[in-house]
Order: sequence, then C-alpha cells, then structure tokens
Amino acid sequence: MDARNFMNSSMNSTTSDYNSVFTKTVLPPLYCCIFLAGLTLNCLAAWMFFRIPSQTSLIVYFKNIVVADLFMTASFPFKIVNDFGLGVWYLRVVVCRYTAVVFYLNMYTGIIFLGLISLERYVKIVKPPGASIIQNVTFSKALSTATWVLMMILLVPNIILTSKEATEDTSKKCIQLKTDLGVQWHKVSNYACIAAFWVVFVLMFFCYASISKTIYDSYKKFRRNNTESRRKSKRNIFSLLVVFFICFVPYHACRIFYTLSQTINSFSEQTKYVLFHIKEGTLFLSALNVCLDPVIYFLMCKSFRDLLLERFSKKAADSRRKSLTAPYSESIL
Ligand SMILES: Nc1ncnc2c1ncn2[C@@H]1O[C@H](COP(=O)(O)OP(=O)(O)O)[C@@H](O)[C@H]1O
Repeated sequence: MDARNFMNSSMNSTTSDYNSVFTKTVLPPLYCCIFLAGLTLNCLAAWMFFRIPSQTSLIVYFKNIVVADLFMTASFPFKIVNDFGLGVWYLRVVVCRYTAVVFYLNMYTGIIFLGLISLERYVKIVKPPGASIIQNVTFSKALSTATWVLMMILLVPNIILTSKEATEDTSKKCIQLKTDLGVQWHKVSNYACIAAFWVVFVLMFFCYASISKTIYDSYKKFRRNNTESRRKSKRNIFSLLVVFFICFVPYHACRIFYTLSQTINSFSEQTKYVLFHIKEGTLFLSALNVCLDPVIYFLMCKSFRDLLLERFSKKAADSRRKSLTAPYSESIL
C-alpha cells in the first residue's frame, strides 16, 4: 500500500481518528526508550541535586527543571499504553484530561527555566561585576515559585474544562471532550504558551549572541591561544542552546497551525491528518528533552559534574578531596 492509499484508508476508516502506523507502532517504542532513559537520568540528577545546596540561582533553576522533567516523564506511560491501543478507551479520556496537560505544563515550565538560566548566564558573563537581582538566590526561588503558580493558573483549566461526557467515539480527539469555554481556553492557553516559547527563544538568542561576543573579545584581548579550553567553553555554554533548538523549535514551528486546525473548521481532513502527524512527530522531539537536560547539568554545572565524577570515578574523587575547602560553585562556562 503506498503512502497516499494508506493515508486515505486510514482517514476513511473513521473520520475522527487520525492515528496511523506512525503514531501507533513507531512512536510508542521510541517513547518507551526515552521513558526508561529519562526516568533513570532524572532520578540520578534529582539524587545528585539533593546533595548540592541551593547556593546559586543557576542551581535553583536546574533543580526546578529536574522536578518538571520528572513530572513530564511520569506522563509518558499513559501516552504509551494509549497509543499502543492497549488500554480501555477511557484511558484516552484520562490522557486528554490529565496526563497530556501535565506533560505540557511541565514542558513549558521547563522552557521558562531554560530562559531564566540563559538570562542568569548573560548577567554573570556579560554584565560583571556587581551582583544583579537575577543572581540573588532568594529572588530566584521566589521567581521559580511564581513561574509554577502562573503556569498552573494558565494550564490547569485545560483539565477542569475537559469535562464533556465522553464516549468511545468523542474520546478520539481531545478537543471533542471540551466544553465551549474549554475550547476557548485551550486556544488561549496554547497561543500564550507558544508566545512564551518565542519570547524565550528571542531572549536566548540575544543572551547567547552577547555571551559569544564577550567570550570572543576576551580571547582577543588576552591573546589566549588555548584552543582546547576555548573549545570546551563553547561546548559547555552552547549545549543549552543546541538542546533548546533540537527539542522545541520544530514543535513550535508547527503547533500554531495544528491549534488552528483544531479550533476552526476551514481545514480539510487531509490537512488536519498531516498536521496531526507533524505535531506528534515534533512533540516526540520535545519529549526527548527529558533525556537531554541531564547533559546540560553535566556540562554547565560544575558542582553537579564534580559530584557525579566523585561518585563514579576514584581518580576524580581524589582530586576533589584536595579541593574540599573550596565552596560549591558553578562554572561560568
Ligand atoms: N500548551 C498547552 N498547555 C496545556 N495543555 C495543553 C496545551 N496544549 C494542549 N493541551 C491540552 O492537552 C490535551 C491534549 O491536547 P492536544 O495535543 O492538542 O490534543 P490531541 O492529542 O487531540 O491532538 C488537551 O486537553 C489540551 O487542552
């Protein structure tokens, strides 16, 4: 069966179910892999950060990302079982009403924290000396709490308003389970989240452009020719940017069109079908973020790296013992 025939038969079988081989048999095993890897890496990261005092804003933001990633990972099994078609139809309702919203809530909270980390790095590298409020630990804790509260206020109504009585047929699309106000809230919260993403995107672009310039100027000024340290600094600081691009840009480039296709009627079934598949494919890249964030902790947070190496390498433990008097600190790069 060629792709077009497959698509037609898939759409004709039931006009309200866009699932296909891709969403039912390709993506679920991939989600299984990132669930296992994400759970292991984030439990390890949580265990490590539990031992590192919140002495800097950077560590505070990283700890919040670990929490968001753990919640996000916890939502995967529901999606996996549902997409494999292993659960009862009501599981689809649970996914629409609860676990998908938990997924998005933690994804966007994580995105905002990545933005705050970029801002903190910008202040630390481009704007020294003198402490800025953004580097104040108490302020960053308050800002973190405010971020969680704000995101919950914006996104929890997507749970409450997914309250229409469900049938096996209507549960095939989450939007059909929403009240009229629920559909409106879905639209508004989606656009607000997409806007928040692009604001963070622009902020990161600005911060990293300024950081690059500062690093370049400083290498020029001191005429250092240490290519190895230069390579490492760049690798560490740009890891966040690379992860952000891979995971979130593809999804946000398509989500706006997908949300339009959910909420207005002028899209053909074929376009909706294609948009659904692009959304599911790019959403997988966003989910992959739970495995890539721990790489950022390792590359950008010296306390985390030192503690990890201390636990896993005898040699590193010896060298750390020598510097035990030094306080915990994160590396600039
Ligand atoms: N950005 C978001 N923030 C919070 N909840 C969201 C967001 N996007 C979608 N949701 C919610 O997650 C559930 C699944 O949404 P969606 O992925 O659009 O549905 P579908 O799986 O039918 O394509 C819905 O309840 C929806 O309101």
